[in-house]
Order: sequence, then structure tokens, then C-alpha cells
Amino acid sequence: MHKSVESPAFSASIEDYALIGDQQSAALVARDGSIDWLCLPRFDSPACFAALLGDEHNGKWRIAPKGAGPCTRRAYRTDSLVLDSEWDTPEGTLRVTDLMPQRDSAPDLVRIVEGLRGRVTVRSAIRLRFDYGSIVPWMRRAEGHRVAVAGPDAVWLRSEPAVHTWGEDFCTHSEFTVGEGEKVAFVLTWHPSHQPRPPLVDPYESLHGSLAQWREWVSQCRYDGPFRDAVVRSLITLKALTYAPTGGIVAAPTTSLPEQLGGIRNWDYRYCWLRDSTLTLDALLSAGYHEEAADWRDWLLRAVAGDPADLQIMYGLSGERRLPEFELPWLPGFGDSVPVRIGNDAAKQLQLDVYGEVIDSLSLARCSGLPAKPHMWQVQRALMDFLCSAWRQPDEGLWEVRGGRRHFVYSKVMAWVAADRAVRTLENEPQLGGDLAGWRAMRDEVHREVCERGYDAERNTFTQFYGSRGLDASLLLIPRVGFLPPDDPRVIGTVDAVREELGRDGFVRRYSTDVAEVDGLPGDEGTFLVCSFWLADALHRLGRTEEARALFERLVGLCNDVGLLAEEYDPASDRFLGNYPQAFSHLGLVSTALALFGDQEAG
Ligand SMILES: OC[C@H]1O[C@H](O[C@H]2O[C@H](CO)[C@@H](O)[C@H](O)[C@H]2O)[C@H](O)[C@@H](O)[C@@H]1O
Repeated sequence: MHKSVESPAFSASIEDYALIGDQQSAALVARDGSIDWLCLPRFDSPACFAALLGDEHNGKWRIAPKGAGPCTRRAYRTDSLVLDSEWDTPEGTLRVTDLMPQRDSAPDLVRIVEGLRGRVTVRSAIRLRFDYGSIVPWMRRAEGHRVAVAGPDAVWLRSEPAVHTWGEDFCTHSEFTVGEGEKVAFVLTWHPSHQPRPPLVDPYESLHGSLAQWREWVSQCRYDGPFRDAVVRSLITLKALTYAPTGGIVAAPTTSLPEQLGGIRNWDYRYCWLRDSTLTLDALLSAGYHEEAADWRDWLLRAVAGDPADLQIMYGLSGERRLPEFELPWLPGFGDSVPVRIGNDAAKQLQLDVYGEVIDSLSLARCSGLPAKPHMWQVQRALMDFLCSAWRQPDEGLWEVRGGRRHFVYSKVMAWVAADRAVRTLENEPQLGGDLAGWRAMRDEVHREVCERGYDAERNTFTQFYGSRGLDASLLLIPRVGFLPPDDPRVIGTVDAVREELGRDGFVRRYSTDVAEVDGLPGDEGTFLVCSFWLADALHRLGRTEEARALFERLVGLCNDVGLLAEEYDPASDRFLGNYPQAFSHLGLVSTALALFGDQEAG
């Protein structure tokens, strides 16, 4: 897949990557010790290491024993986002510890090399390539360190103690040996090139600080049931996807990891989808995390301020509205999957489900005791008033199809959810004010229409859109959102039909890609992991607990060696597909664990 001169025997698959991050950006570390993806200073900034979507000439930083391939073992330090990779070699054993400490003034990437046994020769090769692998910076020595500059970006590279370093083939190489108990720490620091160098961080203090911060955060987790390690890893991953300065939550830290190897279904996920974020937030809230909920709620209130008709389904990290989609023709793509896309045109789509998800999430936050903000209800009320007139329109649906608008059933179900939650809030707190009669009428009308036009009586199943023969995995959420009770024969029929028609090796696809004009895209894709978690949740609600647990266990078994999940999984090749790690998949794991084993929660 990846051609690599610096690690010839190794070509990384998606599941070969581990995540490190500082809640403003993130990096992917391959099993061979190479950092192949890093965007600075934010998740959505241009990458300075983009080998993930190309090769080493697009930027990467590898530290490993000289001549070695992939590491022998690797793991996160307990309850943290600090990664240890270890190599057993004929010379001895070496550990590289990778982390991105929480920022003071600038983003830092810390890599600590440590001898565990014998004396090992170590190679570091760093190829900085700014602007998504396209710009070779000037590299010079300054103040005893190395500094790379090009356009708006400057990166300092230093090691403690200083090691022998030389430039060759537009790459900065170092070679040194470490014996048992010896350490060499590298620190990479980014800053805007027009500003002076930020203060240097101490790599060992950063390591201890980072471990302490993560452990303190994990200690707040209320879940104490089965698969706790997988749940905690998912929670850490979700937290790592939050952009701390604003409270926004990205869907994934990558762009264009393909939904089909060699295909064109490659999208940029480094933005805040209201759907993905609200569901993430619900998962964090249920596990006991309130601070993130408050931060995200404040982010939302800022992002959506203005005319409710202008609500977007996604925003930038700070609430930016323009996310124009374009291609990077110089990048060959992961596994030759082109185009590589930046930005996301789905930002301009109408997706009615988002109103339901936002209003539901704000109601949940209210019920969870989050102190209400003065204009929170004003926003919900404005969204409801808009939805009362808009719900009859066709839309692009939650899967953001590019084949044109339709009357997607899940969109209407979520319009019902919006009305239902708004009605209930107003019934409990009439002083808030709102069109109670109008919202009740809408709630009833949507319900009636979905049951008439979105249900196929002949096959006893709800359908993907009005009049369609196709199915959709989002219909599995009908009992969870309370649109119909789990023992309703139409719900049972739908769960069985989705499982039968969209199932692949026990996992679930979002919908069938056979009818190409629906999603408007060529090619196929893998099974969608969050949908497979939804199936486990639905089976549990239907009382089929054994089946639900067996499926959940299989899904947890798909996590890679460091507990991470991509968006999709291909059972035929046993490979991850799609952006990685994805919030959708990890929130699915957390929510389903809580649904299945929540009675064993500690708090
Ligand atoms: O299927 C085509 C669409 O695929 C992407 O959307 C998916 O990712 C989103 C972020 O996780 C998620 O909210 C959505 O439900 C998924 O379908 C892509 O972002 C779209 O541009 C594309 O049209």
C-alpha cells in the first residue's frame, strides 16, 4: 500500500495507526514508529506530515532501531493518551514514548527514546513537508537546535541531549545509541513563522503532566461494567477529538481515508457535525462527563446564532460556516484512493435529522442538571418554529447523499423527536413559552405520515425513504428515540429486515449501494460500525439480550491493538476503512455498553 524507503518492509494499514493528541490537533503513529499524519496548529490546518495519504516524500517522522521494521509491541500507558512502542532487536530492547502535551503557548510533539535492555542503535528521520506534503521548508541551525521555515509555518526540532544530526535528501537524520536506562528526548514545536520561538517545554515534565491530566479525567468515569477498558479507551478518544479552545468536537482527525480501497468515497472529517457532536456529547454525559457537555453547548449556541433557516449541519472548529470542498491533486491518496479532499460540501446540505438531534441533546443536558443558559431555550424555540414549516421538505438525510433530496424516513422520525422533546420541555416548564399546540399538532402529523408513507406493510418494515424498496440502518434507532415501542410488530419487522438485507457477516451497512442514484456515488463501501452498534442496541431493546451481547462482543473485538476503531470495517479483507479514529464508532461503543450493561454502572 504505502511505498516506504525508510521502512522498506512495512506498509501501514489503517489499523496500524495509534492516535496521540493535545485536544487541538492529533497525530497518527504507525506501528513502525513513523508519524505519518499531523496537522498544525489545529485539527483542520494543513498537514506537515501527510505520508498517510501519500508516501514519505509528503512528510513523516520515523524513530526506530536502525534497520528495524514494525515494533514488537505497543500500548497506551494506563488511562492515558501516551503511547509506548517497543522493539526487541538483536542489540537489545528499545522504547519510544509518544505524546502531545496539553498546550501552554504552542503545540509540541514529544518523542522520548529509552533503552530498556542492551545497547541499541537508533535512527530518526524527519521530513517536514508543509501544506499537506507539498512544501519543502528551509532547514537551518539556530540556538543549538534545528528550525524549519516556509510561508506561515515554523517548526523547531531539538533533542536532549543533542545527538548527531545531518541533512540528506531533504531529510533531517540522526543516529545514536542508547543503553539500558538511557534516554534521548525529541521535541517538535510549531509556531507562526512571523513570531519568535515559543518557550521550550521540558519533555519529562510534559510526560508526567500529561499522564496526570488524563488519569484525573478518566477517574471521573462512572461506568464500571464489562468491557470497561474498551469504554475508557473510547471515552479518551472522544475527548481527544474535542477542540479545547472552543468546545467543538471533530468527527475524526483525518481526511480522505477511503470508504473503499482505491475508490472515490474519500471525505474530510476534521469538522464539527451537529449530529456526530450531539451523539458524542450524549455518550460523554451518560458516562458522567458534564464539563464537555457545557463547553459543547456553549459552542453550539455561538455557532447557530442567527436565523434558524441558516442552521448548517456542520461547522468549523470555531463555528466557521464556509468549508469549501476542493481536491489536493499532488497526494496519491491512501492505497491509491483519490481524490484527497479538503473541506466538505455537505455543509450546504439540508439534513432535517439535525434539528431532532440538537433539540434532543439540549433536553438531555437540561435533564442531566446542566445549568440552563438564558438563550438556550430561545434557540430551541427558533429551531422548532423553523422545523414546523420545513419538515415536509425532502432532504439529503443523515448519510449526506449526493444523489439529490428525498423524503428520508429517519429525517422525519427525528423531526418527530424534535417536536416531542420540545413539547415535553414546555409541558414541564410552561413559563418558557412556545407554540405548544402547534408543536403537538406537528408531532402527531409527522408520526401519522411516517407510519403511512415510510412503512411497507407488505414486507413489514420501515423503508429508507417514502415509497422506496430500500432499507436504512438508521431505522434501527426508532425504538431508541421512542418513536415506537420496541415490542411494536413494525419495529420488530424493521430490525429483522435491516439485519437480513443490510447485514454482512453479522455487521451492518448503512444502506445498499446497489441503487447508485440514491447516494449518487460510484462504488461500494464497508460495514458501518456505528450502525452495527445500533443493531446491538436495538436487539437489546427487543429483549434479545444474548444476540445483542454477542454482537457487541464481536464489535469490541474489532478494535485494533490500541483499542481504536475506524468508521467502517470490511469483513472480506478484515480491514478498517474510512476516517480514523472516528467519533461515531467510539460513541456507538460507549452508548451501547451503557445500554447493555448500564445496570452495572457505579454511579
Ligand atoms: O456518504 C457520503 C457522505 O459521507 C460523509 O458523511 C459521513 O460522515 C459524517 C461525519 O461522520 C456523518 O455525519 C454522516 O452521517 C456520514 O454519512 C461525508 O462527510 C459527506 O460529505 C458525504 O456526502
